[in-house]
Amino acid sequence: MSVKVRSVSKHYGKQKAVDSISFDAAPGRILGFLGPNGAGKSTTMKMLSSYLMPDSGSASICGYDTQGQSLEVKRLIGYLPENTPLYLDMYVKEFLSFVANSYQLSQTAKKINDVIEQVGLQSEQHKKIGMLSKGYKQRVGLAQAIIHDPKVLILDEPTSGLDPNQLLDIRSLIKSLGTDKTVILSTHIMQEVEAICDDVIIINKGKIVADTSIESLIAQHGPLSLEDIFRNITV
Ligand SMILES: Nc1ncnc2c1ncn2[C@@H]1O[C@H](COP(=O)(O)OP(=O)(O)OP(=O)(O)O)[C@@H](O)[C@H]1O
Repeated sequence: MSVKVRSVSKHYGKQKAVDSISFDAAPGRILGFLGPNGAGKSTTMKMLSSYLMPDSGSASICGYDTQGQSLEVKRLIGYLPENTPLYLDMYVKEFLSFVANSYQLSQTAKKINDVIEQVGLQSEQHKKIGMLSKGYKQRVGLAQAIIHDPKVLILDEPTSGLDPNQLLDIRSLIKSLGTDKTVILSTHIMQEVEAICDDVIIINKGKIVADTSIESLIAQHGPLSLEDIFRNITV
């Protein structure tokens, strides 16, 4: 298992955001992280990425502890936050070069060109990030998440804001990345879960209420659609 989470909890003041959750994620599988608004998905993803420390419990990425070994963790993961903090005044290539240098990558020019092609940014590559549409900004966010070829990808609503064509492109990119990496993605789109995820975790009010493969979730709930299963589990 490349991602191990054990009894992790997080409060913001009196607000309990994540309540003693435990789960694993394995390489070569795409894990869909679902839950209603405010369920604790982004908070969990921030903790997995070492951007936020749990109040209690532990999480590790490829054996490295997210609290004690955050530098190693940040090298091993690619993280696309919900609202990607991009430098709007930078040009696309300038920003990707900045990210590549922060990882001390070699052959940066080739890696930047490769990642621009992978996420479909060729037509926008000479623009300033601030001038890009929402969908293309999202692609820049994805590019910075994968440029260092991380073993684990944590994607917080990676397809939000994409038009239907872009959505299909990015889903197939995520699917192909998921063949050898561990991918954890959050989404509110059930079609997306059925299209690309192998496993699913449903979180509600900070607690895990389902942790299984897509096939067994559907098999357990008979003829219900994923939307109906989600509604039944999270009311
Ligand atoms: N920085 C913060 N300060 C205070 N409370 C916060 C903060 N961030 C999140 N919360 C609260 O923690 C809970 C979980 O939030 P979180 O963003 O993790 O949910 P989510 O499942 O990602 O929701 P969404 O689907 O709307 O993105 C919510 O009640 C939210 O209001």
